[in-house]
Amino acid sequence: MDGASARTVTTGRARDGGPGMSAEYLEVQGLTVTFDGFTAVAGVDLTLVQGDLRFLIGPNGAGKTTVIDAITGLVPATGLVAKSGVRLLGRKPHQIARLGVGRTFQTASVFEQLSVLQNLDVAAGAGRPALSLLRRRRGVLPVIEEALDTIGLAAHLERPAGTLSHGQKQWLEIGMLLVQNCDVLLLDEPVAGMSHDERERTGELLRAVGARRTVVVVEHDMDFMRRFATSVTVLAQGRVLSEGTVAQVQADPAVQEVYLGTTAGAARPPAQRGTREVR
Ligand SMILES: Nc1ncnc2c1ncn2[C@@H]1O[C@H](COP(=O)(O)OP(=O)(O)OP(=O)(O)O)[C@@H](O)[C@H]1O
Repeated sequence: MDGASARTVTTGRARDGGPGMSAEYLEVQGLTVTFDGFTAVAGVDLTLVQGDLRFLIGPNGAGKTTVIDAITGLVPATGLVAKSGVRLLGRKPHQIARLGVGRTFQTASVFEQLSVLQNLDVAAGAGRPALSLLRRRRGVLPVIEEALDTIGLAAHLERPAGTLSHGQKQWLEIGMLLVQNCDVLLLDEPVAGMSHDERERTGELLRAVGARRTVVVVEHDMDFMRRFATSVTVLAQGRVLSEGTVAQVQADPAVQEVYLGTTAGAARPPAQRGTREVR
């Protein structure tokens, strides 16, 4: 698939294995999540193709994290989620991970006492029997070497993960998804709390990782979104409010209204947590 078509936001229904459709894609149709009668995600549709660096934005409580939780099997959901035609809903989180759909959390969840290399080794062995994990591998697996280069931590492989900077921990987590052969990566606020330099490096990393995979980034940082998104989905109150390129969603009055409360003639509401401008 060329870069231009990879950047296209496909909102129609993909047919499994249909002509022109990438082998690696995630199709979400009518995704709905209810907590004790409260509908947090209400019929969300998403089509994600290989090479897409899709940002999922929206005010606090819009349902962004819950969409990721539902796709990765952490919360029960209805609707359809399929990766390359394989249905995911109803499967356990580890089964979904083995199908190549991985995620990170807002707080990095690396093993702090283990070295960078050990963290990657454990992740690479996620499908191996427990006993074989106890045996020390001879040498560094090629897949780990490649991941170390990609995430820029090759010089730190013996360092305990707990001593890494916040940004480096996030990169290690992304590396752990790479060595698990995830080709759909769902990242929850990966640059929160990072320095400007770390954000830039993370954006470049996501570009490199996303070139041959599908990456979804839940993010509040609008500068970061503008700089690196190839496409954007805006959620509000559990629904897709807008979708398109950065320019398209920025120009969408519905998006402006959600972020700014700018209905014609209406006073701007008091600042709310997470209602940041999309400009
Ligand atoms: N386990 C849960 N039980 C009950 N309600 C929940 C649960 N998880 C999320 N919610 C509610 O679902 C809604 C969507 O939450 P979610 O965390 O997905 O939003 P979000 O868009 O990711 O917000 P933020 O940007 O603040 O992280 C919120 O109203 C939240 O309070």
